Amino acid sequence: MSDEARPRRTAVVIPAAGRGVRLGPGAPKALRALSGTPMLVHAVRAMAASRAVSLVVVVAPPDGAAEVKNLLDAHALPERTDYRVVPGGETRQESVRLGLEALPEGISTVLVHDAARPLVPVDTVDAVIEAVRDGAVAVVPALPVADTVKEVEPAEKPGDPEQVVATPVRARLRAVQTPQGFDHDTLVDAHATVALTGEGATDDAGMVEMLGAPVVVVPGHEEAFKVTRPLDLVLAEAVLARRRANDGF
Ligand SMILES: Nc1ccn([C@@H]2O[C@H](COP(=O)(O)OP(=O)(O)OP(=O)(O)O)[C@@H](O)[C@H]2O)c(=O)n1
Ligand SMILES: C[C@](O)(CO)[C@H](O)COP(=O)(O)O
Repeated sequence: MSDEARPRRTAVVIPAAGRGVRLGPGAPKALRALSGTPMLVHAVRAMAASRAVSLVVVVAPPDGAAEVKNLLDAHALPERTDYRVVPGGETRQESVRLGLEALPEGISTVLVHDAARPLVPVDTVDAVIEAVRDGAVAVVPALPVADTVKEVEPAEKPGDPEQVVATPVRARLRAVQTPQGFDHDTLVDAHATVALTGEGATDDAGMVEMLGAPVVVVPGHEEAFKVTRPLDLVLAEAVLARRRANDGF
């Protein structure tokens, strides 16, 4: 079969192994409920809403893979989407790498999506996939930054004030979200290279940047925000209430 005739299979890795320390005490963040449904189930449904996605790999808390598998089995997910669950690691980067290792042969496009961004609309997911299929090796959805951002010199000792060292030009800054989309081999290569150097990045595109490969930006969405602190739960419930109200008309 020629490369052009080969089916272009798209899989999603969902890192969901974090504790959610910034959210405060309770169950691991991905398992906390939003409108009665675990955040992770919202995130899996958001990915499976794209008709291009054929496989979702969920990376569960290291000792929670069986619980997460039972949870997903108990919730309705589109039949066309296969899913598997693997145990995660100590860091997000390690969890994503373990998810990549669980992918079968034949995947050409991989998305990486935080379980902590449960409400991303399907149009954003599809825009990322389309940009990869159009030839980009790495794609991030992003929004302009609303606040002025300062770079600071960390305090020398606790209690000392931080000093501002620079004010980057805001018009050039973007806050990046997930899902981030990649050519499969490029992302696997980036993770392997970064693991060898011992360096890290706070997102997957950052690792591709370390390879020197180009990263393309597509418009993000305000509903793709990350549930990080307690107030984000209030916002997530409000977004879901607005969606229910809109569905009612
Ligand atoms: N060891 C880890 C740490 C994080 N994540 C996942 O990476 C995503 C983004 O991370 P973040 O929002 O920082 O989640 P937590 O690490 O859980 O949050 P915190 O830093 O507040 O503990 C989340 O879906 C989280 O579950 C992961 O799979 N494995
Ligand atoms: C990947 C990410 O969501 C992009 O904004 C972000 O970098 C994750 O950071 P976190 O501190 O692990 O939540």
